[in-house]
Formats: sequence, C-alpha cells, structure tokens
Amino acid sequence: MTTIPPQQPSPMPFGRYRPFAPIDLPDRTWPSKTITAAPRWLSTDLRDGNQALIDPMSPARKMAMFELLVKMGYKEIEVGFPSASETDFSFVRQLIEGDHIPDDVTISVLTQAREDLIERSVQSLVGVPRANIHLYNALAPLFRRVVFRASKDEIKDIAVRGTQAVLKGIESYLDTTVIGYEYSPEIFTSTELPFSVEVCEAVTDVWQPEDGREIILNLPATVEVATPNVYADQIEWFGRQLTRRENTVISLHPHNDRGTAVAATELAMMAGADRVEGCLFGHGERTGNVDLVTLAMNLFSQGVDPQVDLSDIDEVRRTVEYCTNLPVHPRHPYAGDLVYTAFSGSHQDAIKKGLEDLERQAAEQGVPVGQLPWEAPYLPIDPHDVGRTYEAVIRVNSQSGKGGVAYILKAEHKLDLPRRAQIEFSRVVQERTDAEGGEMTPDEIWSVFRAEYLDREVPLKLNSVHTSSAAGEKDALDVNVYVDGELTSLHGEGNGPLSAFVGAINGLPHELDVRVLDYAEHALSAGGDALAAAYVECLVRDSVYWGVGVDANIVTASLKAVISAVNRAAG
Ligand SMILES: CC(=O)SCCNC(=O)CCNC(=O)[C@H](O)C(C)(C)COP(=O)(O)OP(=O)(O)OC[C@H]1O[C@@H](n2cnc3c(N)ncnc32)[C@H](O)[C@@H]1OP(=O)(O)O
Ligand SMILES: CC(C)C(=O)C(=O)O
Ligand SMILES: [Mg+2]
Repeated sequence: MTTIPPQQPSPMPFGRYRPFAPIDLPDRTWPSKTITAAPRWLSTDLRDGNQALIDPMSPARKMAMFELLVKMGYKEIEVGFPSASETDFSFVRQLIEGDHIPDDVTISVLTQAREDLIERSVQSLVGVPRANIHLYNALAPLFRRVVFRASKDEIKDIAVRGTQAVLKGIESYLDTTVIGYEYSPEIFTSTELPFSVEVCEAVTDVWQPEDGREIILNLPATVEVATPNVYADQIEWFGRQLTRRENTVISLHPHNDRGTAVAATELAMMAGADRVEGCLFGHGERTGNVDLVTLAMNLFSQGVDPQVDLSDIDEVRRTVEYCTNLPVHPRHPYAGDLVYTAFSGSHQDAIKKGLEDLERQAAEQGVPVGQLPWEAPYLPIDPHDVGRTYEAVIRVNSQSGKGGVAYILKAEHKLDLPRRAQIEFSRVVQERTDAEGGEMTPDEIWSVFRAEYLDREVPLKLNSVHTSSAAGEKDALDVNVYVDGELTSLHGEGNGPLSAFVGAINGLPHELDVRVLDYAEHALSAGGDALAAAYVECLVRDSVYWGVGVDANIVTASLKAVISAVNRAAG
C-alpha cells in the first residue's frame, strides 16, 4: 500500500490574518435562483479602470474607449472623476459639447462627498442630455478610525450632506429632470451591515426616490475579503431591509482581490442585485474590477442574451489594449490568444471529432453549423460566435497527437488522411517536435508533409501514364518512369491500374517487393479542374509505409501514392 507523505505547515505568517465572519442568513434564498437575464451594466473603464493605469488614458484614448463602449451596447458609462483633474473635466465637456453621447446612453461622474468637488463635478455636466452623479464615502470601521477619525454619526453625516450638496448643485446648474443619483457606501463588504443600511436609508431620505426617479445604491466590494457566497448573503440581507426597494436599484461593484469577482457577482445577482459595475477584461484598481467581458460571455454561453456585442472579441481586445497600454493575458477567458487552442493530443482528437460531428449534422439537416445548438468537446462556445476561426483551435507541439496534425492537414489543405496514415505522419511530426522543442506551425507541418510524402523523387518519379482495359480483360498500363533519374518505359497488367503498376515496378531490378495493403481516395475540390488525393498503404519488403499522391487524374494520383511509399521505403 502506498502512503502519501503529509503536507508540511507553511513558513508563511498566516496567523496574522483573520477569517472574515460570514453573516448569519440561514433562510438565504439565492442558492436556488438562476440567472435568466442580463443585469443593467455600467462600465467604469473610464473611471476606476483609468485611475488604476500606469499611464492614465490620453484624451484620444479615452474617446476610443468611450466609442468602443457605446458600439458594444453599454448604456451606462462612468466617464471620469471630473473634479480630480483638468483632463477628466475637459473630457466630460468634450463628450457633451461635441455631442458624442447617444440619446440612449447615460454617463455618470464620480465625486467624493466634499462640497467643492461636488460643485466642480456638477459644473462638468452643464448641457448634458442625461447623466448620473455618483457620490461615495467610506463606512468601514478601519476607515472611520484611521482615515476619517470620525464616529458613525459623523460618517453618516458626510453622506447626507454630500447628497444635499448634490441636490443643491443640480438645482443651481442643471436640468433637474435628466440627472439621476448613485450613492456608494465604500468598503461595503467590510462594513457592519446595519450601519450600511442606516446610511443608505438616510441618503435615500434626502434624494426622495419615486416612480421615474430612482436611486442607485451601489454596494462595492471595494476590497474583496471573503468567499463569493458571503457577498451574496450581504446583498440579499441588504435588499430585505430597504424601505423603498421598488424605487431603488441595487448595484454591485466587485473588485477581484481574491480572484473570485466574477463568481461573487454572479451569486450576488442571484441574491437580487439589478445592476453590475465593472471593466472590460477586469481592469481597475489592484487586481481589477469585475471583468465585464467574462460576465457577459458567461451569460451568452448559458443561452442568455448578454445585451452587449462581443461578436468581434479581438477588436474589443485590441482597442482596450490600445487604450490601457496593458496586454490581455493569453489565457484570459473567452478573449485570450490561447483559449480556443488545444495542444494536447486527446483534446485535439476530441475536438476534431466534435467539429466533424457538427458538420455532419449540419449537412444532414441542410443548415449551416452556425444554426445548430453548440456542442463540441473542450470548447464551451463556438469560437466563430466571437469572431474567431477554427484555424487557431488546434496547434501542434510535442504534446500533440494524430488528431491535431490530421486536423491541420484537413483544415488547411483538405487532405483527409486515413487513420493509420494519421498515426504514421504524427510520429514523423513528433520526432521533429521532440528534437526541436516548441510549436510547429501549420506551414511547418505542411512542409514536413510535402518533404515526407509528396516531393521525394528517388528512386522513382512518374513521367506519363497510359491505361487501357477491354471488357472482361485485365487492365493494361504503360508508364514512363524515371528510375534513378533515367527515363524508363514500363508495362504492367493486373486487376486495375494500381495492381498493374505494382506488377510493373516489382519487375525492376531493385527488388522492391511491393504489396498494396489498403487504399483510400477523395476529391480535394469540386469542378472540372478538381484535384484528387490518393492514399496507399504498402508493404515494401517487410515494412509498412503509407504513400500519398495528388493529381487531377485519380489513377495518376494513386500511382504517385505508390511511388511515394516506395521512395519513403528507400529512405
Ligand atoms: C474606491 C475608489 O476607487 S474611490 C475613487 C478613488 N479615485 C480617486 O481618488 C481618483 C481621483 N482623486 C483625486 O485626484 C484626488 O483624490 C482629489 C483631487 C479628488 C482630491 O484630492 P485632495 O484634495 O488632495 O485630497 P485626497 O484625495 O488626498 O483626500 C483626502 C481627504 O479627503 C477625505 N476623503 C476621502 N474620500 C472622501 C470622500 N469620499 N468623501 C469625503 N471626504 C473624503 C479624506 O478623509 C482626506 O481628508 P483629510 O485631508 O481631512 O485627512
Ligand atoms: C467609488 C467606489 C464605488 C469604488 O470604486 C469602490 O468602492 O471600489
Ligand atoms: Mg472601485
């Protein structure tokens, strides 16, 4: 019996950290809920995303990001922190004065709860068609003690007076009917829940929401401190306490410190949230905000309309990389360079079979593959649905098997190798990848294939072929073949041109001793000038070799295939 040795205690100082105490919510309902619709999205790429960049976006990059978000279908976009800098202020002015905000898009601006900053923020919005003002202050015990050095009542007062200042600013400078309000109890996840509710209720008392005049209460996991189920409990508990739930939008603003922001958001949506704030590809402070792309694609992959357009995910990625000057990781869900790629043999084999199965079903039903329900091994979505192609799906390195190599030959060159030929050629490829390491590109695979099967001319090279057969008689074949570079005329007879040819070359002084074991052929293309491919498995003396021939004439292709096997046997 084998015993696994026990693990050792880590030398790291884990004793300095305390577990986050979950809230007591035994009657939670969210675990049995399902997400059936997209939430209201808000992109904060231009604010939380921008404030966390090494190089904050230039005006041109901000405009590119804004246009991308609009094009993708985001209807709520936080465009900056206009009281922070002249750049942020001018960008908001540029959007408004340049008439860049579509009628159905609501921009928002963030401000601290400080009167001067609120006034400046309000001024940035003069002339806006529609906007939200977003005010925040931190409520958590650590912030009360260390940052604000203030009591609970004083902290509540900051939020209340801030909201009053927003109302005053709106009345002084703006068309009151087009301005909405969002309040964030910052560090919500580490704040005593009753205190968060108390402050939010006080803020709501000031704003006085009613039908047609909502209040957005945005509950940030400013720092993600617990498992996703705890955030869901917090959201469900909070929602139950509100006195004006019907006119309140519960919004999520998860960060990704523990790497579980997507999961936390999804569970919190199940717990009753209406709206989600995040950034494309998870940009934002520290480990980032929740990734809007993954959230939307997760909905899509469950058959739920994500209400944003990611059908050209590479274009979205390119624009975000340009704007943020940061790369998207090659393994980023749905968007990374490698996420629709299989290197390993068993995955390649299964994917190839899955894609062929879909093609077969589509042909049987007379519909394109794009109209069939998606089901393919290892591929949660059809790469085509996000503008990717299958070409990148299977890539070959030393971990690859016959399925991947065969897939590339079929996808790129329409060569559908018989199974045993696939095995033989994949060994040839594996010898190369083992010896040289790294990946073999489709072009390299093709040149190895050509060199191995199609381009060998010694000892035999076909020059011309003439066949004849009369009813009931054997096939007669006259061929001109270069034998070791010398043009030689051969004659053979047999049950078909292939056996006639084999008989003819077995008569050569080389003592080839060729026997055909298996044969397959298929067209490579349709039409009058179509090419055909022939595959012949030959026993040459006492070893088995496959040969491949390609020609417009199928008989010539099959003779070339025999020659290919014979030349390979000659080494
Ligand atoms: C979780 C988040 O992402 S919140 C958004 C964070 N984003 C940003 O801060 C980006 C833009 N911010 C800035 O450029 C600057 O902070 C400015 C221009 C807005 C303000 O700058 P400054 O006036 O220099 O103040 P600073 O940011 O250092 O603020 C610290 C002061 O504001 C107080 N403060 C911080 N947040 C808030 C708030 N939300 N409401 C009220 N007061 C606040 C602090 O307690 C501190 O007060 P003290 O000086 O009395 O100790
Ligand atoms: C301003 C708030 C919403 C914020 O960004 C956070 O708490 O993370
Ligand atoms: Mg944030």
